[in-house]
Amino acid sequence: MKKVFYYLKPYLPRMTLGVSIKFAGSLMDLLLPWILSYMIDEVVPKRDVGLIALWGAAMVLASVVAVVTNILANRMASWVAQHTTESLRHDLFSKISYLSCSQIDEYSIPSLESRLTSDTYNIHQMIGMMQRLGIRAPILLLGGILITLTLDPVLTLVLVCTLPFIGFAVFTISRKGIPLYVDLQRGVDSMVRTVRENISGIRVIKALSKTEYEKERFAGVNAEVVRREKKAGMTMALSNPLMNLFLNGGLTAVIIVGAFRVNSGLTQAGKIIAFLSYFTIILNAMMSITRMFVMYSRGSASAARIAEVLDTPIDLKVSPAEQEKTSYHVEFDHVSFSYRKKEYNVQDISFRLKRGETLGIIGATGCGKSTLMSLLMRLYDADRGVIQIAGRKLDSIPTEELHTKFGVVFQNDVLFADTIYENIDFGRHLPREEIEKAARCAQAMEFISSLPDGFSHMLTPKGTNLSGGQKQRLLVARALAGRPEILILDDSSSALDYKTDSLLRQALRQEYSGVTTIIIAQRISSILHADHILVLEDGRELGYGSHEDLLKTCEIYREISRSQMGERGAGQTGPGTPVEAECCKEVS
Ligand SMILES: Nc1ncnc2c1ncn2[C@@H]1O[C@H](COP(=O)(O)OP(=O)(O)OP(=O)(O)O)[C@@H](O)[C@H]1O
Repeated sequence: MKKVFYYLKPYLPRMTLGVSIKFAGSLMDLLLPWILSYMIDEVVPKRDVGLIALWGAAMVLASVVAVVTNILANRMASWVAQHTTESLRHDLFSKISYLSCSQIDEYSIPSLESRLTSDTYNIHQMIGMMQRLGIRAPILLLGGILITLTLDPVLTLVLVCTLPFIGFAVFTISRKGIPLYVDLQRGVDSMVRTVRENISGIRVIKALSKTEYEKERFAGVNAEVVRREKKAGMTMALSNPLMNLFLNGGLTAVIIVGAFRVNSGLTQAGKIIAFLSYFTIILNAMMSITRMFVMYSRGSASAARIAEVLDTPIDLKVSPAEQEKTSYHVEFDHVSFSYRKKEYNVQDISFRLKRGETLGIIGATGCGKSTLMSLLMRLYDADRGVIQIAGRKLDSIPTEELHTKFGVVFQNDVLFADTIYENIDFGRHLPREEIEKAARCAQAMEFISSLPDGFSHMLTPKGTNLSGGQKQRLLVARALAGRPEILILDDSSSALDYKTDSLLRQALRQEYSGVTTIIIAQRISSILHADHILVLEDGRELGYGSHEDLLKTCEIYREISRSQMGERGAGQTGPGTPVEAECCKEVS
């Protein structure tokens, strides 16, 4: 909660003003039954029309003031709640964007999402409610009891006797109900996750005729949410009827005892009527206080979840170090890394690339190719070994500087619902010539020019109105447009035909010759001409060298080569199949 108070601080003056207005409004609400009782018992018997009109006007005035101040205070409360939550959400979002990948893995993306959405929403509700009821409810409760005491202490005793029953009922129900609501929230999270998976995977679900299976899966989580909702609802549904029972019981007791007291001349009818109003006010105040407790416990649980993220220390620290003199641009020196700090996912990897050289990485699925690139971009810190860029250890390069060095196309990278131009520019305000050059080199120009609105063509979210190959070309263009020092293409030519793939590599060599390039590929033809090729298996280096070297020294590489390019591919540099022969001609 400390964190929430910190974010409330700038709005304290407005909050204080709002709460003071609320205070005045609540006093007016308390005053009304008292004026009514005074009128009935003291003013009406005098039969003075002028006096009756005067007190009537006072009642109208008090009602108007109560309504206006309440509206005003509620609006101020919601303004404060909105702005506090806005800055909290803003800071939480920027903190999440600075978390390292291992910290994100630890929290999990759905959990971070719900902290950013439902948890901040709970804080919003809590701050709003605390301002609306935090002062009003106690004033109505205590003020109501005090006024009734001055009106008739015996009747107040009847009223006060019912309060512990009400308090006990509300407390017990809430104590049972709150955990059920927390449980319900978890169920909703899981339902949202299923819906998200479903919507984003709608094409594959349709293509594989999995619609019925997914419908059943959704029905399962949906039914679970309904079950939890029912359980929570059934428990909380006891609350209002029980309240009414106690309220009506209390009112009956007040009327019976009051009738006896009026008959014996110990009290007056107006006071009984006022009592009935105060009784309802006090009871409502009790219920509001309970609701506040429920909201407070939800809000404080959410505040703790948000504070946990906000207080997470930055784990990828920058420690300045001397730059080593070296002729290499990218160096991996005996690098090992494990995601879960158990078994290594990559082990003892070493290679060196000069500026402008190309490294191809090949290996089976899950052998650690992308992991090596994550380490190079310092998305994770290596557990052992050293990675250097131009003689500087990665942890000595400030993150903002480090990330400007890379142009990268990840697997399943995304395009946004914006124009083609903006998708390539990516908010970097690059010169138009750079964007066009990158699009040309990425072999995207042909299809862009065939569109009626060219670069201004709007993409749908995730670029679903483009083909797989067109998307990959735009992603490569985006990676190139920033003129990176190091270009990483992680399986980014899988949707390109052989010819386009070879034209892309040719253009890269001609137009971006100084860029050190790392190509992760499943196709030998994509890395055939790389200066170095790293063959990986289970996170370990199986071979390293040029295509020709590896054909001689690495059995696995020879096998992959033979299976993809035929006998000729395994025995010589030239391609095996006619298509590959064609593409190799172009790139040679
Ligand atoms: N965030 C992560 N948390 C835990 N384990 C991970 C994570 N990312 C990858 N792994 C594991 O690390 C290993 C290497 O994964 P990596 O993505 O580097 O493989 P890859 O060679 O790029 O595979 P592919 O060719 O399928 O893309 C795999 O066993 C994978 O399950």
